[in-house]
Amino acid sequence: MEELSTADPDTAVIATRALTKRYRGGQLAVDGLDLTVPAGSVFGFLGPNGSGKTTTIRMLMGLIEPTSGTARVLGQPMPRASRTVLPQVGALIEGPALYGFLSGRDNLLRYDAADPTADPRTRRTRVAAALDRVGLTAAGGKKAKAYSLGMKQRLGLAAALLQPRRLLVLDEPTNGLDPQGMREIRTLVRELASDGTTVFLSSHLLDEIEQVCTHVAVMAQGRLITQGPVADLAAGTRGRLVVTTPDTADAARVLKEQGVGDVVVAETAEGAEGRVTGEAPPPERELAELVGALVEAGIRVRGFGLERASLEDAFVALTGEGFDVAG
Ligand SMILES: Nc1ncnc2c1ncn2[C@@H]1O[C@H](COP(=O)(O)OP(=O)(O)OP(=O)(O)O)[C@@H](O)[C@H]1O
Repeated sequence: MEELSTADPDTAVIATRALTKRYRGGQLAVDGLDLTVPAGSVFGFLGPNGSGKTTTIRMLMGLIEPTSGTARVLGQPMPRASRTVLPQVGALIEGPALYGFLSGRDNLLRYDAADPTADPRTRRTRVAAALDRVGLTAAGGKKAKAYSLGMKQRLGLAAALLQPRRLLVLDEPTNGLDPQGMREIRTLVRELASDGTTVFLSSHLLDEIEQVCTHVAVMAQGRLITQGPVADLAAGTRGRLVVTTPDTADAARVLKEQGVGDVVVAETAEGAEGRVTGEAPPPERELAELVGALVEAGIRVRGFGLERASLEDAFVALTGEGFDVAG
C-alpha cells in the first residue's frame, strides 16, 4: 500500500490497525485495513460497490465485531467503548429511519425524545435549530412521506445533528439523489466541516469525493489501496500533456522525437483541429523547449498545456483497473 502522508494515528479521529472482517459465509469483506482519519478532515472513503466500505463503517460504529484487528474512534477502542463514543458521533447509515406519517419536525422530536441525555425542556429549540441547519424549516410541518429523497437525507442529517458531534459518519449520503439533492448534501457537508466537525463519508463517486473531501482512502476488494490528502493523490499521478493542432501526425512524431512517452492522437476529420496527448514530461523539463520544437517543425500549435490528473486517473494508475461503479 502506498501511504501519501503520515497522519498521526494517536491524534486521529478514526484509526484502525489490521482491521479485518470475514463473514460467516467465508467472504473476506475487509482485509487488514490501516485507516487514519485526521481531526478536522472531510474524509472520503472511496471504493466500488462491494469493496468493503459499509462493513468497515459497521465495525467503526460497533454494530459488528471485527474478525481481527482493532478500531479506535475518538481515541477509544470500538466496539468496547461504544457507550462513551457513540453519543459524540452522528451517523447516517443506509438511509434514515423515518416515520412517513409524521412531519419532519415530529420525526426529530421523537428522535430527540429517544435520547436519554437530551433535556426535554430545550427539545423544541434543538429541533428547530437542526431543521434550520439542513434548510428544512419551511418544510418542517410536512409529512416525511411527502419529502423528496434529498429532503429525507437532510432530515436524517438533522437527526444526527441534534447534539453537537465531533464526528459525522455518512454512508453513501448522496446515493439515489438527483444532482440538486447531491449539491445540497455537498454544501451541507462543507458547512459542517467548516464548523470543525470531522466528516467521514463513503462514496463510490469519484468526482463527489474530489469536490468535497480534503482526504481520501481508496478501497478495492476489501483492501486499502492508498490514503492521504486528495491533492497529493491526484498530484502523485502525473497529468497529460495536451497539444491542440490540425497537424496531429507531425506533432505526434515531434513529441516522440523529444522523448515524450505514450503519445496518442485523437482522430479528427480532415483539416479539423485535433488533439495529441502524451505523458507529462518530468518537472525539470522546460515545457517551452517542447513548444519550441513543435513550432520549429512547422506545426501549427493552437493549444499546449498540462491537464491535471483526476482522482480517476490516480485510481486507474494505482489499481490498473477502471473505476467500475456498476452493481
Ligand atoms: N452480512 C454479510 N454476510 C456475508 N457477506 C457480506 C455481508 N455483508 C456484506 N458482505 C460481502 O462483503 C463484501 C463487502 O461488502 P460491503 O457492503 O462492505 O461493500 P461496500 O463497499 O459497502 O459496497 P456497497 O456500496 O455495495 O454497500 C461484499 O462482497 C459483500 O457481498
